[in-house]
Amino acid sequence: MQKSSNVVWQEQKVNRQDRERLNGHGSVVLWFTGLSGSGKSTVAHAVEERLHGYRCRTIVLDGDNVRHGLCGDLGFSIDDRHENIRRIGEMAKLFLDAGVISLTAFISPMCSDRNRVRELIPDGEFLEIYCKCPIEVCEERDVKGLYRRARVGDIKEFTGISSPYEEPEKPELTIDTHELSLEESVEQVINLLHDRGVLREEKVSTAAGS
Ligand SMILES: Nc1ncnc2c1ncn2[C@@H]1O[C@H](COP(=O)(O)OS(=O)(=O)O)[C@@H](OP(=O)(O)O)[C@H]1O
Ligand SMILES: Nc1ncnc2c1ncn2[C@@H]1O[C@H](COP(=O)(O)OP(=O)(O)O)[C@@H](O)[C@H]1O
Repeated sequence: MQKSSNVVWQEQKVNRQDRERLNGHGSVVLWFTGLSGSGKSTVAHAVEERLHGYRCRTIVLDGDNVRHGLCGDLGFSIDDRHENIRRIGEMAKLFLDAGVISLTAFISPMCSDRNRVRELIPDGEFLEIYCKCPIEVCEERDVKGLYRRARVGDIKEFTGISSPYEEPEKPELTIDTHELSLEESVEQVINLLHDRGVLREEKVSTAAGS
């Protein structure tokens, strides 16, 4: 994997702690996973909006968008998905160092790929959030019409139909998007951030009062 030689790690003058102090909040990776149509993007963007209201520095990395640029050379074979998630993991790590709360919305169907990202990130700072939703419901939602196209064979290797999805074994949070409203789903994520000490009480009360 490491092809470049003669490279030496450059130490930083400003480190992650300095950046977090400036931001007034800790950084963390919120890793949303789930079937297409399970609600990853909807919840991630709604959480980002809430966090923005709390004056937090955030970024949403979304599968569809990243595949227009950084990962535009990748398809949907298991190998390409593996490389996709590896790149996103490295990117999430950079944002963590930048003191930013990153929210990633990728199907990331394989446990091994998600666990590899978890291992890249310091303990407790990779929070896996499973958007749980029966495939029948995702298919009924068919937000982009892709399930219909996959059923007629127009799209190959479609997650849940002709390509596997492995449920997380021990996610930090499971959001049942079939049972919960969007607001309830967002609340669960915000509570998780409080529980993990990423959001401090005074930050929230300031934001609520402003
Ligand atoms: N074959 C196939 N399988 C699954 N999804 C497909 C496929 N082809 C295109 N799309 C669209 O690409 C989005 C998933 O990209 P990801 O980068 O999240 O996939 S992965 O994590 O590498 O598995 C996914 O976005 P979401 O619906 O938001 O999940 C789809 O819109
Ligand atoms: N609790 C919920 N959380 C998220 N999305 C929900 C919820 N309930 C219904 N939905 C709907 O489900 C769809 C999810 O689509 P999307 O966010 O694009 O999924 P994904 O990013 O996983 O492909 C949206 O149309 C959204 O309005």
